[in-house]
Amino acid sequence: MAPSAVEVETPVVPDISALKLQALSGPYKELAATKFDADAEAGLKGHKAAKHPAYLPTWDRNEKYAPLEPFEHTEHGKDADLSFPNLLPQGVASVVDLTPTIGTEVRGVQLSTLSNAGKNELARFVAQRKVVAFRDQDFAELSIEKALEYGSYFGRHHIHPTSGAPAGFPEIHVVHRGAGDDSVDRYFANRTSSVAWHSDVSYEQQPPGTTFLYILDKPETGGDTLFVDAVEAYNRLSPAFQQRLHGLKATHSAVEQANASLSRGGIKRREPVINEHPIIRTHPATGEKAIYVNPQFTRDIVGLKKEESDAILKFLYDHLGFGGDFQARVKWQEGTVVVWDNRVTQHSALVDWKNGQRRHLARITPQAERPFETPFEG
Ligand SMILES: O=C(O)CCC(=O)C(=O)O
Ligand SMILES: [Fe+2]
Repeated sequence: MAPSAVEVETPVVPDISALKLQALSGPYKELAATKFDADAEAGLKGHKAAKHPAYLPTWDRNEKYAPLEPFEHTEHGKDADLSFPNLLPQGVASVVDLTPTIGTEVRGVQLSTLSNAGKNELARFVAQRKVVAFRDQDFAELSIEKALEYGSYFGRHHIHPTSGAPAGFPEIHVVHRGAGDDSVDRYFANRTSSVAWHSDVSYEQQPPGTTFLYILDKPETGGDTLFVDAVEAYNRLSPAFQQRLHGLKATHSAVEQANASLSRGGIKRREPVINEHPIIRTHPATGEKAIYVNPQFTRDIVGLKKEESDAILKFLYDHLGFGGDFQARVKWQEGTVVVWDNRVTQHSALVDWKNGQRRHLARITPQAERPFETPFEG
């Protein structure tokens, strides 16, 4: 199916004020200079300095990586104590569910101090609750090296093919927009909405699992992140339709994201890949089944004719996107770390804050197993 918005996984335009122009050359440099100089100018003049300058995004055109190799993923969520004594100690942790099936807010525990037993519980708790917002964390104050060391427990770090990264740390995916410029208004010049549901980099052979996103600087209000529970979305389908989806695979493509990046003067760190994944995947720790197609990266259902594939994918995207009764909305606060399980959720940023305010986040994206399915159970 033609993607609903092909350009990027996260609606982020390279911010040339932070981009290292000297790293660019030839027509690329000219494009960057002509296309983005006005933004750079505004960014420099119009806004307070970044709170976390070490995390400002850079795009190094010379950085190139070989195709990703398969690796053996260890699912730590399988080893967790299901009463979560290390992650959520009684009388210490405050745990509030945002909705019945998806989303929990936790206070009173510091993620950075968790033992390995606590990290196993974190992987499992997040798989069960789909997305968890941990408040008052010190994550953004750790060195980038420490944050990456922490994240590496959960899987091999993914290096994004196109997104901005802090200089020297391609494993960090940076979300940064709106520092004193008009990029929020500009975003809506040719769009009616910023909602762009996706599961991160689902085109990889081993897409991410337990994923961390932490706030560095936030607008006064707005810029919340939406999440949808792809397990509950599966459970809501009739047994007959569930059964029809089992056994089907869909293609997921990185090609459009890479092309869109190049066309706006961005980078391509790796050659884009296309992979096939089951439409219904099983979570390795919980055994839950989830719908695993998304409008950003899924292209077609293998073995079906185009109209058939388009109709089923459109139904599934609408089902996920309009399912307000299995979605959660996370409001960022200073110190919030949001952890989600990318295998059983989709999410969307919202670009709805007041023009000119900075929104700055960092993502740590450990890859997980190759998606697999288990038989329909009725
Ligand atoms: O900016 C956000 O709220 C989410 C961005 C996003 O899609 C991501 O970091 O994976
Ligand atoms: Fe994302």
